Amino acid sequence: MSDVITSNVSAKLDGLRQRFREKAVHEFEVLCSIGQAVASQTADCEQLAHADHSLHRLAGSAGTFGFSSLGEEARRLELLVKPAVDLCKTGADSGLANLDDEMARDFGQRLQSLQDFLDAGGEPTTRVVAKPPESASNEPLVLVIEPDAAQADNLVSGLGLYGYRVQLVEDLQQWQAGSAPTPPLVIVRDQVFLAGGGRLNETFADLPIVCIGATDCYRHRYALANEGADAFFCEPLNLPLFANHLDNLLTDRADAESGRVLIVDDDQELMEHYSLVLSAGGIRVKTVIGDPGLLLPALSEFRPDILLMDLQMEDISGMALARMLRFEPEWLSLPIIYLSAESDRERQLEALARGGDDFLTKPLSDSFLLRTIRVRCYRAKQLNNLVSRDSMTGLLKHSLVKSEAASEHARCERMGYDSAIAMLDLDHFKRVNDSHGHRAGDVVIKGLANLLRRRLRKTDVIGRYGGEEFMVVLPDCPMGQAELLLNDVCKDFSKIAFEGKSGEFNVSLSVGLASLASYGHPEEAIEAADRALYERKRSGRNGVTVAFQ
Ligand SMILES: Nc1nc2c(ncn2[C@@H]2O[C@H](COP(=O)(O)OP(=O)(O)OP(=O)(O)O)[C@@H](O)[C@H]2O)c(=O)[nH]1
Repeated sequence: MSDVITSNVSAKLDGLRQRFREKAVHEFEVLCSIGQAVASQTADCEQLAHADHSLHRLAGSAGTFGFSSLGEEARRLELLVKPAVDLCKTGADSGLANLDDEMARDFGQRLQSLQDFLDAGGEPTTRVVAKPPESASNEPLVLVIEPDAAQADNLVSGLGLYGYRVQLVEDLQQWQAGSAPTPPLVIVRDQVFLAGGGRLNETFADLPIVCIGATDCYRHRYALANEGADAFFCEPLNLPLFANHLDNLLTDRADAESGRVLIVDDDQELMEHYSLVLSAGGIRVKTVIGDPGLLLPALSEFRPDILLMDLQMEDISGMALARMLRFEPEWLSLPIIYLSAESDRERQLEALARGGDDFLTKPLSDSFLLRTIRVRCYRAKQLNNLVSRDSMTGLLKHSLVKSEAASEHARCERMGYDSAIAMLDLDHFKRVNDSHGHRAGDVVIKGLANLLRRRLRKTDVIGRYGGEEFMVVLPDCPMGQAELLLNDVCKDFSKIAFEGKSGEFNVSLSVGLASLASYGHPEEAIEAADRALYERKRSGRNGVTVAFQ
């Protein structure tokens, strides 16, 4: 990964810093006149409240734009004026009664001097770590480091069946000589890994490294783990289990690097800054500014992993918004993180007691923001997966895949395109269990789930409908194209060799396919796909039958 974000994002961040500067200059003119009034003991409650609000915002935002000293001074002045503002709230004519002459003069002069901090220039901004561009393909590129040509051929063809593209090299030097993109996962012969003495870890920092080898004992496994390997598989490889493990490693990594965040703030520049930084780091971001009435529709449409919300936005309280969201059962478990310049632990705790889950105190560095949000999104996804995903396959559960089918049906009507819906069922699966054992049967089910994940697009929906039955929804996909694709899936699946009690075996797959747009109701399309599946089973299994209306 690179430590430099793209020049395009960098230029946009510089533009935001410039906008912050310009706004701050305007703000200082107002603060300067309030400073004069404070120094001469003539400031009223309205002016003090304005100064408090303004200083609070500067304290929270200046650091983000590279003016930490300005932010720190604003924070100190905010703490000085706060008691006076609180006194005003009790109805006192002027909160200045709380400041003695000398303090008032000092406070007034310091307000007038804020511009000096801006003129000092600020510190150079640090830039976040960018995420390498994602491959449009759903077939991950796996780097295999294998000096033995015959073993290498076996791996390439075996992994190819599961939809992995393999880049093969004999040793690390050969890879470094090439100019290929960095793969998301490395498979390496154990002896090559150990001989490299940690060089692989340095070269592929953060990437999962999976070792394969013929020796299996405690000392060997310990040595591999000690050098930083993430997994070890002993030969002969059980390919379905191996592919399943690779898939889990990749899904875990993808979960850790992606996420969806909805940001609610009233500071345009700050929000744009966060949004740019998070997007550059691979997080998908949506923002809501100005009208909090847009929050609920934005949540329903965007379905974020976490909500990042300012604690106080003009006259809108983030705490009240959080409580309001919790009225809806749908948003009860949505993690809400307050983003605030509030450093008082008591007030933070009060906010957490009112519907929030955590606090990020402004200002915060770009890399801290990105790292925290990544970890938070990852945790939120893991919890969400527990609820919505089938634990054996990681695919959507029955009710969720059905509701996705219904949403896609509605989209077909809105957008005027056709989408495919298919029911998939393993053939003679009872026999598989009876002959090879239930555990081998489970490996077959996971094998199909992995193959589907690899072969279908990221936008396709895959669910485990029942025991050995699956449902897939292929958005914006004409019937002919869907039939070709699913026929390929059937062919590849039937070639996979599984291992059971009675030796190697293959399993075939039957598919019933229907067009979502051709039916008035999603349930009718599901029934049609089901009938087509039944027809396929009757007429010989192992392939695809398209439903006729
Ligand atoms: N190993 C394993 N077996 C399962 C699981 N869920 C369902 N099954 C088995 O899948 C088998 C399905 O059998 P049937 O519905 O008779 O169908 P089939 O033998 O696949 O025959 P056809 O569908 O007609 O080709 C049953 O024996 C179930 O016990 C699971 O999670 N793991």
